[in-house]
Formats: sequence, structure tokens, C-alpha cells
Amino acid sequence: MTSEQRAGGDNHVVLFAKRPGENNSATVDCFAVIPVESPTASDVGVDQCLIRTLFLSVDPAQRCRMNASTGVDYLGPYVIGEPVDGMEGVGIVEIAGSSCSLQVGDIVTSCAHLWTWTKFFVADCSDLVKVNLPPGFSPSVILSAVGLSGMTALLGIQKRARIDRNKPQTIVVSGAAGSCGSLAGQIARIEGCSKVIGICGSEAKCRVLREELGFDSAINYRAEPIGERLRVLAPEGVDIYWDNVGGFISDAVIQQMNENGRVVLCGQIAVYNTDLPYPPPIPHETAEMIQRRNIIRERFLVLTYKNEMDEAVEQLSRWLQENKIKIKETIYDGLSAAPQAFIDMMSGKNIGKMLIHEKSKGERSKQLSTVVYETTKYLKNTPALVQTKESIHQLIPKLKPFKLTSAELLQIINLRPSAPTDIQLLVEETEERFPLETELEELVNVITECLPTPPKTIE
Ligand SMILES: NC(=O)C1=CN([C@@H]2O[C@H](COP(=O)(O)OP(=O)(O)OC[C@H]3O[C@@H](n4cnc5c(N)ncnc54)[C@H](OP(=O)(O)O)[C@@H]3O)[C@@H](O)[C@H]2O)C=CC1
Ligand SMILES: CCCCCC(=O)/C=C/[C@H]1[C@H](O)CC(=O)[C@@H]1CCCCCCC(=O)O
Repeated sequence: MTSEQRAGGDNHVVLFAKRPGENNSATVDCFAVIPVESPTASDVGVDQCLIRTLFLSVDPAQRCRMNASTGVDYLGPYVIGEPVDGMEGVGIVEIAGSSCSLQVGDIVTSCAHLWTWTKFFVADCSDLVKVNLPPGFSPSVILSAVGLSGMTALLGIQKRARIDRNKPQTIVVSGAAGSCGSLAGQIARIEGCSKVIGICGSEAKCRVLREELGFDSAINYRAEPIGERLRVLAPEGVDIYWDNVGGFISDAVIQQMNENGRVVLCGQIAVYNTDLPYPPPIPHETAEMIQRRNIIRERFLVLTYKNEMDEAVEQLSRWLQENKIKIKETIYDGLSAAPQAFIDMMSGKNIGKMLIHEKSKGERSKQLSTVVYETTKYLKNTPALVQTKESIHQLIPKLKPFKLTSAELLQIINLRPSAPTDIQLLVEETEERFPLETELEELVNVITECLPTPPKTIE
């Protein structure tokens, strides 16, 4: 047993607390992060193991599970008061039962099985897959490159895009700076597309697509007219459309598609905050275009290809090691940040895969030591160098009448402003809050009387 478990661990679980309402975005109070007992060795059966979560996957399909009905038969709704489970996770074996093929220290994932949003849990060994991490890579790549996102991108392209290597082919990817989209664009290029155009929700994301991930061009759908931009960027027309989003973006792309084009219907995130079934109905003009141009628009579900997943994982790991695919990750720290991570992923704050990293106690104290070291190093070059506990204790009550915020107080203690103009740099709206010049002077006097004068080199 590790020291973490002997100490009872610091286990938490994320519960599903309330439904957002079928036509609303999720909010933080839809979840509750609560402390729970950690399982111990006596809870682990012979063919089971105790897992410590390292990374959790944050997925759009979870929003559909927050409705009373998901609208699909392969995925059930979350139950209020029950733990939230994600689509995938990566963990480390801390205790292995005597008949379990896994060993302590093995890194494992939950290929095509759900993973509860908790730190320590007991799992059947048969529900876990041992991971052979490519050398030098973090276990997070299991979720961001070779897990469901990577497999979705690879199998979606191979099974539905029908890329013809002998002809120039243009693909448009929506949700292009996200997890599946960023990989689908790169894989489409490897598999023979001559032009790759991404659609996403910010300029920063457009830059990543063009400058880091090898997309030929990118459209920010929040700022640019999609149809107009596509007519300029792809005057030859669009052969393949990787559809992650649905809604007006997809309607605009489909209008630019060529005869016999292919739409890979991967997801429809634009409607996940609604009660529409999956996939949602499409407007008449879009349906008409699909029919007129003989476009194949087929729904794609990665789980259909369970028996091809091992091969897909091998291919993705090879490309990763050969630097043929690049991955992007947005990582939030710990289970307590999980609700916000989900909300932020749904509103587009992620670039690449949205992940939660549950750090070990060792990693946490190392992180804390770094923060303490860096802060001390910084403060050594400020007037804080010569301040004492006593002088600070003397100052704080004397500053009370000035009604400063905690942040302002901290800045004053660290920087010991010695002139009214210095105060104006640290304190918001000084003119409104201290209309009399004498008030600012009085504040400066209190500070300089209580806090010692710093050495000349620092002043
Ligand atoms: N068919 C399958 O087997 C699978 C399907 N999927 C689907 O793939 C899609 C992408 O999933 P994943 O890669 O995990 O998530 P992403 O990493 O792409 O994250 C979601 C992104 O969607 C974008 N987005 C959110 N709301 C909207 C909107 N209203 N219109 C347009 N874009 C929006 C945001 O980026 P932006 O800033 O660009 O708006 C956000 O970053 C989802 O639809 C998901 O359901 C995922 C896994 C398997
Ligand atoms: C609910 C609408 C979602 C639409 C598209 C989507 O995002 C699909 C995602 C699935 C994808 O195939 C990979 C997944 O993990 C998603 C859901 C699969 C549920 C698997 C449940 C497995 C289990 O019960 O252990």
C-alpha cells in the first residue's frame, strides 16, 4: 500500500447534483464535489484492483447525459445524486488482487468503458487495459491522442471520408481546434487530403490550426461569414466535411460541397444544450442540397468499431512517436475543478483535449514548493525583503479605515508605496475613494511609519 492510502487518501467524488434544464447550458451547481472514504486493500477482490486516477476525459456527450433522456440508446442519462462518470480515464494500479493480470504501478485505461470522476476506486481487472506509454510521453496522451478522440478521428476518416488519394481533395473540419477535430484534420492530411480547412471559435484557435497543426487555413465562425470565406479559401468546392457541431456552421459548409461529397457526422455539439434528439433534424435547404448533390451524410460512432480499436491505437502511437500528429491539451487541476472544466469545454475554452489532472500528494507538494520558491525569489527584490511579522501586524489595523481590498492590502505590504502617486498605481479608483488629497497622504504616512525603509538598491 502507498503512504497515500495508509493515510486514508484524500478521496473525492463528483456527484451529479441537478439537471441544467433541457434548453440550458450546464452550470457549476449541476455538480457537487464531495469528500469520500478511500477504498482499502480489504475492499479489493482477487480479480480486482485499486486504481488511483491520473487523468480524466471531459466530453461533450456528457451534456446529453445531463438531460432526463440522452436521445440515444447507447448512452444512459446521469442519475441525480449519483457519481458522474466520464467517457474515459487513465490511472495507476495501487493494489492488485491475486488473480489479476495487472501489476502495481501499471498505467491503465478504460477502453470503451466509463470512468467514475473520483480519485481512488476499485475496478474489475477485466474492465481495464494496460497501457504501454510511448517513451517520453505523459499518460495524458492516452486520452488526448490514442484513446477515444484519436480513434474517433482515425476510424471516422478511414470509414467515412472515402479520401481519393489520386485526386486533389478538400476537407473542412468544424470544431477543428478541439480534441477530435484537431486530430481529424491532421489525419485527413496524412490519408491524402490536399487541402485542410478548419472552423473554430477564436482567432487564437485559428492561429494554432494554421501555425502548429498544419491546416491550410482556418475560419473563426464567431467573426467571419462561413459561406463567403469558403468560396474564397476553397473555390474548387468541399469534398469532405467532418461535422462536429451541426447548426448554422454545418448548413453553411454543406452549401459549398461538391457532387458526391461526404459528410462525416461525428457530433452535433451546437444542439447538446437542447432537448433535440440525436442527430437533430436539419433545415430543408440543407437536406435539399444533400439530395441534389448526391452527398453521403452518414452517422459515425466510434464504438461500432470496437474490434478495430487495437490496430487504431497502434497506428496513432506510431504517428505520435514519429511526430506526424501533434496533440494539444487543456488541463485543469484536480477533481474540484472538474465542473468548471466541463462548462469551459462546452463554451470553447479548450484547445485540444480538455482533461482533468488528479495529482499525487508528491506532485502537489512539489508544485507548492515551486510556488514558494518563485514567490520568495521575487519578494527578495522588493521592499518586502526587510519587513517583519511585527511591522505587518502593526500596519493592518491602522489601514482598516481606508477600506482597502485584500489584494490592495497585499500589494501595499509587498511594495511599501511611499508617495501618493505610488498608491494610485496599486489602488483602484483612488480619486473616487479618496477625494481629499490629505487622505492619500495620510495613507502614505501610515504605511511608511509602520513598514521599515527598504535598502537603497531596492527602492
Ligand atoms: N461519434 C463519435 O463516436 C464521437 C463523437 N464525438 C463528438 O465530437 C465532437 C467533438 O468532441 P470533442 O473533440 O471531445 O470536444 P472538443 O474538444 O471539440 O470540445 C468541444 C468544442 O466544441 C466547440 N463548440 C461548443 N459549442 C459550440 C457551438 N454551439 N457551435 C460550434 N462549436 C461549438 C467549442 O470550440 P469552439 O471554440 O470552436 O466553439 C469546444 O471547444 C462532439 O460533437 C462530440 O459529441 C466525440 C467522441 C466520439
Ligand atoms: C449523446 C449524443 C452523443 C453524440 C455523439 C457522441 O459524442 C458520441 C460519443 C460516444 C463515442 O462513441 C465515444 C463515447 O465514449 C461516447 C459515448 C459512448 C458510451 C459508451 C458507454 C460505455 C459503457 O457503458 O461502458
